[in-house]
Amino acid sequence: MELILKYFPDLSEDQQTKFRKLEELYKDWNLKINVVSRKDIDELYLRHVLHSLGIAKIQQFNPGAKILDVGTGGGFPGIPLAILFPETEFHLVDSIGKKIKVVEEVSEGLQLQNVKTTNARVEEIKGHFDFIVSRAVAAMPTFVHWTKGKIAKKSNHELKNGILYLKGGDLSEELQDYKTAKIYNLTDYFEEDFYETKKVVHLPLKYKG
Ligand SMILES: C[S@@+](CC[C@H](N)C(=O)[O-])C[C@H]1O[C@@H](n2cnc3c(N)ncnc32)[C@H](O)[C@@H]1O
Repeated sequence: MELILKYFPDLSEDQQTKFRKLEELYKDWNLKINVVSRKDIDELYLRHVLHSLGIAKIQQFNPGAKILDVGTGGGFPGIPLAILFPETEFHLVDSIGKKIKVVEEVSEGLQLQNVKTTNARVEEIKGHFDFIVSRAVAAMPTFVHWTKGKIAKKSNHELKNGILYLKGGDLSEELQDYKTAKIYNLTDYFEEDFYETKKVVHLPLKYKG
């Protein structure tokens, strides 16, 4: 938890309580369902919470903005971001029912009023979002195919509406068709090592109505 405060020192008491409670909730759930890999649970704050919050170093979400987390799994990056931005709406989606069940329980346990969950493939999700966030779900061409019709037209953020994707490795081939993509390195914002996933890709997407 100290790790989170090191990079986000302005957290309210309520936000700090919620971040602290995450550990207990995920540890409990992990005894029943393996939502976070066994070796990762000991490093929950580094590998999952702080890592998810890396997106917030690239873009702060406005009150009232709508964010879709595609393939949220156990709730990453959506849950940590929803704690950090309590006035922003987060819609967390995963195609595996038992994962969404965990996310629902964690969200209820933290009394997050700004989180909605859906057990579905993202292709079935209707609506428009300011940003689509994700980590470790699909290669960019597939991901763009799934999400490009789901971006809201109006943008009042610093970055243009689109995808914010936590990724790792050499992205040159994966991003070769996306000239407007910009890569941000988490090592520019954090001293800690995020293993293989050290980048956030911002890909602006045009509204397709
Ligand atoms: C490797 S896990 C990553 C989970 C989480 N984002 C994280 O980083 O901890 C990938 C997740 O994407 C989900 N997924 C894959 N394709 C999907 C789709 N088309 N729609 C919704 N979820 C999908 C899977 O069910 C799985 O939970």
